Amino acid sequence: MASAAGAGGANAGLADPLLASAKKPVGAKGKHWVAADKDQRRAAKESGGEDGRPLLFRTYKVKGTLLHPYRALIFIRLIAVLLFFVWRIKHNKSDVMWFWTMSVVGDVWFGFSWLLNQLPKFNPVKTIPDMVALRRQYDLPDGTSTLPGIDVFVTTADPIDEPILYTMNCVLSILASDYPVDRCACYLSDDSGALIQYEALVETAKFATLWVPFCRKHCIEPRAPESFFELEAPLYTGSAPEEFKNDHNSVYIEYDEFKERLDSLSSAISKRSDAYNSMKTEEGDAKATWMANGTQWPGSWIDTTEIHRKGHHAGIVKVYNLGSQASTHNLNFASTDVHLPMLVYISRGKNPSYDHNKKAGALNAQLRASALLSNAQFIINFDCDHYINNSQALRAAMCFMLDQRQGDSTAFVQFPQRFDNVDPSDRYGNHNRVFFDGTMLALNGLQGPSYLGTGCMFRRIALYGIDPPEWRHDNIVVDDKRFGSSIPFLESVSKAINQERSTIPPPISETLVAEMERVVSASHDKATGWGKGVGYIYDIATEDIVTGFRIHGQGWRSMYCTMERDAFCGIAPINLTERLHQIVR
Ligand SMILES: O=c1ccn([C@@H]2O[C@H](COP(=O)(O)OP(=O)(O)O[C@H]3O[C@H](CO)[C@@H](O)[C@H](O)[C@H]3O)[C@@H](O)[C@H]2O)c(=O)[nH]1
Ligand SMILES: [Mn+2]
Repeated sequence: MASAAGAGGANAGLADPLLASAKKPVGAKGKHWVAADKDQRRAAKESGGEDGRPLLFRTYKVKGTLLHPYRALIFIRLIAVLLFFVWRIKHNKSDVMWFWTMSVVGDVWFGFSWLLNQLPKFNPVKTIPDMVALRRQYDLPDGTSTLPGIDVFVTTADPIDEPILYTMNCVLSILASDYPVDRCACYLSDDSGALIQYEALVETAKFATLWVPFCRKHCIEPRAPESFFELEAPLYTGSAPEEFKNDHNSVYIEYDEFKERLDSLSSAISKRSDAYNSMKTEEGDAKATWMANGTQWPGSWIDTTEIHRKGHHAGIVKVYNLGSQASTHNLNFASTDVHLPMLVYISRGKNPSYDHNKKAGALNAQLRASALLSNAQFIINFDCDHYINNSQALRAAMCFMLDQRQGDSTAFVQFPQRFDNVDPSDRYGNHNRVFFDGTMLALNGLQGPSYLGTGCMFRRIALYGIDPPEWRHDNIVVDDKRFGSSIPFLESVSKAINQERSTIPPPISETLVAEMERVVSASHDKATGWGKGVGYIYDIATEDIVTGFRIHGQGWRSMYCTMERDAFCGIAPINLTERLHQIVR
């Protein structure tokens, strides 16, 4: 998963992962950027902060010596394009008129899309989070924090195509993230409904009781073990260097055992199920898949039946309140926080008579289920083949959401997608540099970047289709026609709008879990606003872009967050077929 580049990045980034408070412009390419918010900062300082909240990010724009010639170039090309059109229109004496018309239509289309492409490039803006200011404002001296809650969503659709090990690495990197544990919850959506995913998550929760305190104690990066252990010489920035080597070795051994346990899950489940089936079922009964506690798994079975297969099974929700797990490991965590965030397994109900709307459907199910439990004000979602590469990333996104300038009207904060398995020549263009480091920065100078599917933090109410504060009506109707028929869910929406949420989730009762399973059932969002005005948009191959457009259309803005040590990292398609498939879609 990781590469040597990760180690280099760590050297540069660990002590001050963002270089956020550095006086100099950021990064190697920094010499082309100049601070653009000097006046705002001066004004904020003089007035003691407009509303008591500090400025939490810095803004840079491209240096005039570079930007002005570029703008002039755009202008010259515009004139050339216009002259070309004049020439075209004048030379219309072709014998084949339909051919001439076709090429004019084509030219107009290309000219128009070129113009659309140029307009945002007039003013690229880089926004860099100021982590020091965030800590000063929200972390209290007694070690607690007043940061708002975040619900982290991971989606997976198949344990074979999307290897479980990577999905679990993603989960581990979330659990080990540097964010107050009582304000963070991780939801894994499993569209395969397979018991193996659930049991892998249970194993992961157990391994996390060692992995997470280890990460905290030694301040390591990245906090996805597969990538971390690939580093040849991790740079040390913790406060117990003498214990690091030993701890590292023990955790490495435990990680190997954890991987072996994941590998053996499949045969363990088969064996167990065979044993139960021979004991508890009559001749001719369907062969069920059994959980470790001796009950039948409600999801898809190894020997599938009509109502226990990938596309047809009941909704499943399992809540793991990890809290402070007594660590049974022999590492010294005396002065390390061993608390862990809440972990939830969700497999939404499936039924062949309803469309499941792929990833968008899975995310909307997570949105509803999480509303009943943690109802965090903010959501961030990851594809299962991505992981958190910089443990400060969740905090970084918060710098934009809580900033006094446009924080309240910021609906989402998008991070660039980075990949760590791309060959040096990037033959399939996975890095997409022009897009991630050009176009998106350029849009950042307007209403903000588009939503790109993974690594994007949302404001929950923006996803619900609520207008930004300046356009919002006082009496928003929260009805079942729009949001579905769950009363607790409707109540949670009103709470979210009024920003009343307790940091303590309700007690996990059977009624609560049953209601969560109801809101993720196959039919729950049918004939409602879900997928249209509410949640992630349905009926489109690129639900991400369209969801972003809908939110922008309501007047919300978005922000683009780049970090010196990349926030998130993913695994790119590295063969032509997969890559073409992705682009064509
Ligand atoms: O029925 C489904 C189908 C997909 N997924 C998940 O959706 C994610 C993305 O799906 P994938 O098939 O891997 O698409 P990619 O082409 O790799 O994804 C890119 O394109 C998507 C559509 O534009 C975006 O949503 C992604 O974030 C972006 O990385 C993965 O985590 C899947 O597990 C589900 O949960 N349920
Ligand atoms: Mn993918």
